[in-house]
Amino acid sequence: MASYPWTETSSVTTTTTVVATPDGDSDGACAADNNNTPMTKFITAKPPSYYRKPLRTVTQWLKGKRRDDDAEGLWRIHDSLYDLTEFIECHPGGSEWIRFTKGTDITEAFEVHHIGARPEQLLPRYYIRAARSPRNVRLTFHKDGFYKTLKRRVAEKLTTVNNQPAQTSELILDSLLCGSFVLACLALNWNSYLLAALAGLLVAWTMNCAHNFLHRKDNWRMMAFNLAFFSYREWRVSHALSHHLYPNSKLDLEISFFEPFLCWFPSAAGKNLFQRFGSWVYGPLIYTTMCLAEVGKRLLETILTRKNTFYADDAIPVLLPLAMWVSSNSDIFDVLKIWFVIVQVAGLVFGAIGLHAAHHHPDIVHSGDLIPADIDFGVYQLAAIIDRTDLKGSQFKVLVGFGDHCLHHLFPTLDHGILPQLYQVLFETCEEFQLEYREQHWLQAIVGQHQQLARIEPRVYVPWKKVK
Ligand code: HEM
Repeated sequence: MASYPWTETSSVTTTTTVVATPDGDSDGACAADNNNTPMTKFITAKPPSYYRKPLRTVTQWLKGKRRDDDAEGLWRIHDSLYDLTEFIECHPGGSEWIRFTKGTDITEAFEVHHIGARPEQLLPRYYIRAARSPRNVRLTFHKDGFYKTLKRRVAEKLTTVNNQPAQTSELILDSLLCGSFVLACLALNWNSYLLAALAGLLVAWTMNCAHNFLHRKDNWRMMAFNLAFFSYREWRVSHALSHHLYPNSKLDLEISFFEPFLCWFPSAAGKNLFQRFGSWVYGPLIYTTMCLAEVGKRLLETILTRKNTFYADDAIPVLLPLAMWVSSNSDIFDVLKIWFVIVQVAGLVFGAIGLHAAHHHPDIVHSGDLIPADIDFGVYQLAAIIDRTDLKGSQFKVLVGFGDHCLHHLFPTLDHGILPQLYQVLFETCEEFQLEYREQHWLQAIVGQHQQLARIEPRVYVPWKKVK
């Protein structure tokens, strides 16, 4: 069995450890468990700077990360600093990934977005010097740790996998995209709110499916994500770099965007009774406003900062009403009315699917819960995710429902169609490291998400399997 710092630990006295936690300390480090494993409440040494801002945007997040990571205006990977300025335009994954992250620690981003050896071989060309301070993020990538071991095995497995399902993913996205336009036009021509709602459903599925493509090198299909006012460019930061790399932590914009309306962190100070239980009722209203809130927030940011956050591809949402208008004799008011319904339903479906996909349940780690201080990146992902059993086995369901979530977090650049072929490697590696891979049904996910909204008691997460 591979050596792993915690595999020999069989249990942790949960309540005692939590009570012993010094609340309000800057880094959340606290008493060790009864086996002297140092535990922590947070995956970062410093509380994220951006968190103090009322308007939490991707610009603020990157600004805060620049300040907290202390990468001296360069790019940090592990304990080294690199100057990637000349590499920005040559990066095979697209220039924006590198441009956006200047001045930050890109260790997690670098590790998860590359499975082969080539990127690591290129690094020495851009090396400047060793970093002066320790990393702010505590997640580790030990050579023989869980994530690096799994990644080596996945790289090997990828040489023999069947790539045909990746083409099926493209076909599914293309069909959903066409279907959205056809249904939207029919809804207008027949003045049918039912068809408009169905078009909204297809728009949400199209966006979910387009998410499969935004994690990769630049490609046109990722732009389908912009169909209802979302932005693939913003999501590459808020989702790919923030949520994916630091799920359920204070660095996860997909949590902080929703505060103070929906609060998943287990903290009595962070939410009152109304937020804990009222959110069960008003939560769906929040999802419904998601699309328009997204564009509203960016407009507000542009006005307040006087810095434009819009690009040409932000005009993509207009294509849908334009097609509806061109295909009918309706006046513009009727077009806008049906379009509004489509966008609202798309927001509702997108939110309902996304927020129940895999991350919110009392058994899932959220910032404030106790985790081992020296936690491997992959182990942390297992802690922050419970996969959905009901989405397994259907490529369509996986694509529209954010299925196979754990493997997707571990290897986001791989097509969702390929992921099922990697389960054997994942299970074997989990077994070897005595780690628990968890699954639940949709009903447990829905109930669990609401329980998590109400939860205020921190818990202790033990990543290894219980030893009987
Ligand atoms: C913020 C950090 C980075 C991110 C988010 C990132 C993201 C990506 C993405 C999304 C791809 C395309 C993967 C695909 O479609 O399969 C890619 C490919 C690639 N990246 Fe990066 N990248 C980062 C930094 C770097 C750095 C620092 C290097 C090397 C100096 C590098 C070298 C490469 C190479 C060589 C490829 C081609 C595919 C491969 O050989 O693995 N990247 N990257």
